Amino acid sequence: MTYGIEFVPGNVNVKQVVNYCKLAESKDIDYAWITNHYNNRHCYPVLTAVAQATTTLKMGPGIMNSFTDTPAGMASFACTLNEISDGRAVLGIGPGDLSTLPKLAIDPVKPVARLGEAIDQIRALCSGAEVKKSGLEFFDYDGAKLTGVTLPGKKGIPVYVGAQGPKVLELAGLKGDGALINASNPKDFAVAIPIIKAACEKVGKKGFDVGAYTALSIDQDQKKAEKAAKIVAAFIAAGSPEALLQRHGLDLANVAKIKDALARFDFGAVGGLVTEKEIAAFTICGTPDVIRQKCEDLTKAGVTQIIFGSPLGPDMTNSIRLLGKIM
Ligand SMILES: C[C@H](OP(=O)(O)OC[C@@H](O)[C@@H](O)[C@@H](O)Cn1c2nc(=O)[nH]c(=O)c-2cc2ccc(O)cc21)C(=O)N[C@@H](CCC(=O)N[C@@H](CCC(=O)O)C(=O)O)C(=O)O
Repeated sequence: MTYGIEFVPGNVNVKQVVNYCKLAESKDIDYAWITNHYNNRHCYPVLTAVAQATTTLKMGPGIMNSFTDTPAGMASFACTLNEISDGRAVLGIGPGDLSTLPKLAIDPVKPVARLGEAIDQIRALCSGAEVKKSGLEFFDYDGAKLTGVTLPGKKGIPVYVGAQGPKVLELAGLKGDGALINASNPKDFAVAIPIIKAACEKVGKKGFDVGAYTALSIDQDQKKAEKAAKIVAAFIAAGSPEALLQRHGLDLANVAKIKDALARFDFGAVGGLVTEKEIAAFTICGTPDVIRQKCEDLTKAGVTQIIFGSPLGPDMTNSIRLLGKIM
């Protein structure tokens, strides 16, 4: 099992992310994933700062997308980060947040097909090839080639696909080295992993890294951990399709109330509406012993990398220290 940690450079600034990553590295956490949202600090400079302050931690966007950046831009960034970090760069890329992109006047047409082309072009550019026209729909480059950056060589840059839907999960198996699946509950991996496995078998792929991109809250006090997890569980529940809510046996009427309270920014009401069921469905939350058990359950479900995702807990430094003891 490998472990990762996620930071959202909106609620923490660059200096804090760097300090948390240094602490995570000292606790033998393997990967740092930095989220990418247009309204937050950009993940690229944050990752550069992390690379310059660490020596063993691998790091990358968790996740970028091919609507707000281009394959050439992502390839150039990934190779530059790889150069700065002496070979520790990874690249998390996904279909993009379909609810946010229209705010940027981007019509997220055919996100899956676009993502597939982007991954192919990124890999071709990172290999040093001159990428010629081949009749692609979105990124039909015409003689593009990376010439002014150190290329990663045979190893390439590991590409992790952020995926939840079945088509993107399949794409991850076909074209990715790993997946970052926004889920914390073994029930979701029981659905996702067979799709990925079938795709890997189709292309004869071995050693695929199944990442559980969890929402985690750890504290010595169970109640304090649950309190910190509630708002994240609420947002995930509110944004989840009905089928997913039913998979976890959630009360649809209660989730609708949570959604309304979030829309009114009535976070007090949200706290009263979120039950243990929403917390169990969408987060791993509790004392170190509880978290250890939840990680064992995810391992049994076939997960190979557990990413400790936001909020981490009421106190992030304390959380990282506690996580260092349970791995
Ligand atoms: C596109 C969408 O894929 P999805 O896997 O469900 O995507 C949901 C999220 O993963 C996506 O919004 C991510 O960008 C969210 N996300 C982040 N989003 C961000 O904006 N920033 C982040 O930092 C971020 C991190 C992150 C980490 C892990 C993770 O799993 C997701 C993360 C979907 O609807 N897929 C379906 C249907 C796709 C489909 O049919 N679409 C096309 C047709 C097919 C085609 O595209 O060619 C269409 O709409 O016309 C499917 O996979 O089956």
